[in-house]
Amino acid sequence: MIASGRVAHLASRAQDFGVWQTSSMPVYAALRSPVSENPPSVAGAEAIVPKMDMSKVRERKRDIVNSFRAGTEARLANVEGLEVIFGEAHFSSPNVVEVVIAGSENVALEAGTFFINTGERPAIPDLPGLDAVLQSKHKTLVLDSTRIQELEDVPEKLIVLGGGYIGLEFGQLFQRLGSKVTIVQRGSQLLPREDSEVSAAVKEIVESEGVEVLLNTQASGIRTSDQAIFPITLDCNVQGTAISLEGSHILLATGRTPNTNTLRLEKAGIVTNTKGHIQVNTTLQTSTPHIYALGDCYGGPAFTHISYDDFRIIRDHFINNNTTARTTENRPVPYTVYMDPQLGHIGLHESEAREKFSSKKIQTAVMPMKYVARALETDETRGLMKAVVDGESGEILGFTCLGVEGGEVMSLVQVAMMGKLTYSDLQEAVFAHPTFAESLNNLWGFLK
Ligand SMILES: Cc1cc2nc3c(=O)[nH]c(=O)nc-3n(C[C@H](O)[C@H](O)[C@H](O)COP(=O)(O)OP(=O)(O)OC[C@H]3O[C@@H](n4cnc5c(N)ncnc54)[C@H](O)[C@@H]3O)c2cc1C
Ligand SMILES: NC(=O)c1ccc[n+]([C@@H]2O[C@H](COP(=O)([O-])OP(=O)(O)OC[C@H]3O[C@@H](n4cnc5c(N)ncnc54)[C@H](O)[C@@H]3O)[C@@H](O)[C@H]2O)c1
Repeated sequence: MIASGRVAHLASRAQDFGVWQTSSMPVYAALRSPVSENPPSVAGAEAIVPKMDMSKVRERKRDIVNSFRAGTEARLANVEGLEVIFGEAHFSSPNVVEVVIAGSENVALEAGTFFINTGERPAIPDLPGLDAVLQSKHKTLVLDSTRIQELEDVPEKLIVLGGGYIGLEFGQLFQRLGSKVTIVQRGSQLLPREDSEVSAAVKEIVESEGVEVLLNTQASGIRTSDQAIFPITLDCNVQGTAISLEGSHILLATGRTPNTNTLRLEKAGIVTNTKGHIQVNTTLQTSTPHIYALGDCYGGPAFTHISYDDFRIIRDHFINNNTTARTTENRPVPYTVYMDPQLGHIGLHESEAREKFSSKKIQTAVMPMKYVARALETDETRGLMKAVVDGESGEILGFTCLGVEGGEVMSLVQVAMMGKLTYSDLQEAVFAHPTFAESLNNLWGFLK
């Protein structure tokens, strides 16, 4: 949180400072780490299954996280007039924030403008028995996205509750590290926002590596036992049939909840929705005009680059004195799921395009990665590319790449969309051979 007037940047704990712990960077670093068990096989090379040393994986993750954090802290230390205070902040009135600092006296900060940027934390699902497990001697076997990154050993049998970004990224990673992973997803597909053929391809990829995926599966309770082979039992309901899954550990990956519950927002007259997300307008102003909210805490797309773009909105408003140019409306929301291979997406999904432009001729092109020369050469042909276009104007409305460096290929199409290139422009472009980009010549041959 930032209170300006006396410009102070508040973070609840030094180790939380910056976003690096809650980012897929550690996941991807580990997925592509030399210790991952399933590197793409290359003809002529013998598969080697390396011995896992979890402490080295964790050390590498910590090194990367620490180096990014230190860089950010050093940059802030050099900003004139900026003070960084590590403490837990809450409002005591619309113009005063009080900071509780461990081992020191509280500080009251009075300011004319405030920016709330407190993020989210893992949501605890409403699961019968969970409270008792969390109070039992087995509580350390219940993991979230932060705790799983600090494990000493690879879990033998990991149940992952939730088939979204976090469930998929950590599910695949730990399967590769040697766990036997089961993903329990209550919806009918993994990554519910994706088009169905993309989700199906994602499922096929993780299943091909040995991950068990249970769709349409509602967790109904959790319990522990000292008698069973594994201490955790998750009771589930699969379309009317009761099943029980045993695990050595369980990862809760059922979404995130905003860090707004301890901010005493009512003291500042700030309105939230039922989930606790702060209500803001398109320039991020809350119901109290001198207080703004940025990043995950207001419930927009929960990505680091969106949080950063929120900063640009504030910058333009306050520093560049341009209050109209940049808003949250109609900004692109690209993202990359750091499974391996990656899933990159920009723009509209097919269903969104058909709903938004119901009078337009919407066309789609779906091309398996096995048609991509570079994918064949690198021996990783799993996945697909999918584009959604306006069939009359040729405008590219959305694009997904599930394939090697899918995030980079997606970004290339994003730049084309920013420059208002049509799909025909990409079809006719001269790309270097043999790059992944070159496949953007051929994709459009699949348009229907
Ligand atoms: C495992 C995981 C992987 C992810 N991977 C990616 C990815 O690859 N790409 C991507 O774009 N996004 C990713 N995300 C999402 C991304 O981390 C968030 O969208 C982003 O961090 C949000 O930034 P933020 O500034 O809103 O909040 P945060 O980065 O969460 O920062 C909030 C800060 O506020 C502090 N704070 C909270 N309450 C208080 C208080 N009362 N007083 C003082 N300080 C307080 C916290 O300590 C923290 O430092 C991932 C998230 C997770 C959990
Ligand atoms: N690579 C990235 O950019 C990245 C990586 C990780 C997280 N994130 C961000 O963090 C957010 C949170 O990630 P997440 O994976 O926790 O949440 P999510 O909302 O993406 O996925 C949660 C999944 O859990 C399922 N679910 C919810 N309750 C359930 C239950 N009781 N039983 C079974 N399934 C249940 C939902 O259907 C959903 O598919 C993401 O939406 C994303 O914005 C981004």
